[in-house]
Amino acid sequence: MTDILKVTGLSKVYPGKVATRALTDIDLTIQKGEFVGVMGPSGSGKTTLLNMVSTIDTPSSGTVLINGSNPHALKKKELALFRRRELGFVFQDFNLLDTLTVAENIVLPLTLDKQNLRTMESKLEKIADRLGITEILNKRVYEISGGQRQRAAIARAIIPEPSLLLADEPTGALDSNSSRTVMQTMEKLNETDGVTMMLVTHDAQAASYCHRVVFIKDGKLSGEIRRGDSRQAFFQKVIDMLSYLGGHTHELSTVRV
Ligand SMILES: Nc1ncnc2c1ncn2[C@@H]1O[C@H](COP(=O)(O)OP(=O)(O)OP(=O)(O)O)[C@@H](O)[C@H]1O
Repeated sequence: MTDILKVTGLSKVYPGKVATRALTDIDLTIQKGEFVGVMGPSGSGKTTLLNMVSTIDTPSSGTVLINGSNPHALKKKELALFRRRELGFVFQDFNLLDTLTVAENIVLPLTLDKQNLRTMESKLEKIADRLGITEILNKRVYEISGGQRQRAAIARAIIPEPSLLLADEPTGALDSNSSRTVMQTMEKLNETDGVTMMLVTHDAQAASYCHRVVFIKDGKLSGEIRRGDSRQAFFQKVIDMLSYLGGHTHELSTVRV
């Protein structure tokens, strides 16, 4: 088994008048082909962990290895290239360029990498088919729905074939039907193409598509649950774990499977 992500003894203290200890001694390994969710109450340290893994911010101690390399040891220029090659990002608010077409948005990372037109077109065709967005490739972003935008954003994130796809609340801005479509798409990408994924979410329904979910509370790992055959049963386990850990009820997704 190849470790795509290996986080060891990771801690983060935000300095300030009163220093905030946001993460304490986190160990987390994600293997190739895994789909892992990260959940926890508000302020528990999820975003901090994601920021350390995505190299947006640096750890106070501990290490992050992505595909065997420590991105935090790289120089600025190497780091930019490393992020482009190894990591894909999906955000709550899509981060697409409104004035471009869906196709133009998706191939943007390849354009930056100066790939030739034929390669770009064949990759685009394959990925659009996977994500069910072939029909809307020539539309502009403002002409399509939220769910379609998020699928376009996922396509853009995975077209360079990153080692790890990092998704930060990808269903946060979507209604329940679009959320379901987006999560089914992610599940299919994981199963069919073996895309390795880490999903940070408050949404128990979204988390129920993962193979396993790790929980953070007060900056520490406080448990992990694995999905069996039934997603419905896993959804319930996720809800139970969240209520056990505490937090505000509005953070729990009470709806639908
Ligand atoms: N830049 C920062 N400077 C100082 N403290 C911070 C900073 N970012 C986060 N924190 C603190 O670190 C802790 C963890 O925050 P973090 O944003 O990682 O939590 P979270 O689990 O992502 O929360 P949410 O679910 O609300 O997004 C909190 O106490 C927060 O106030």
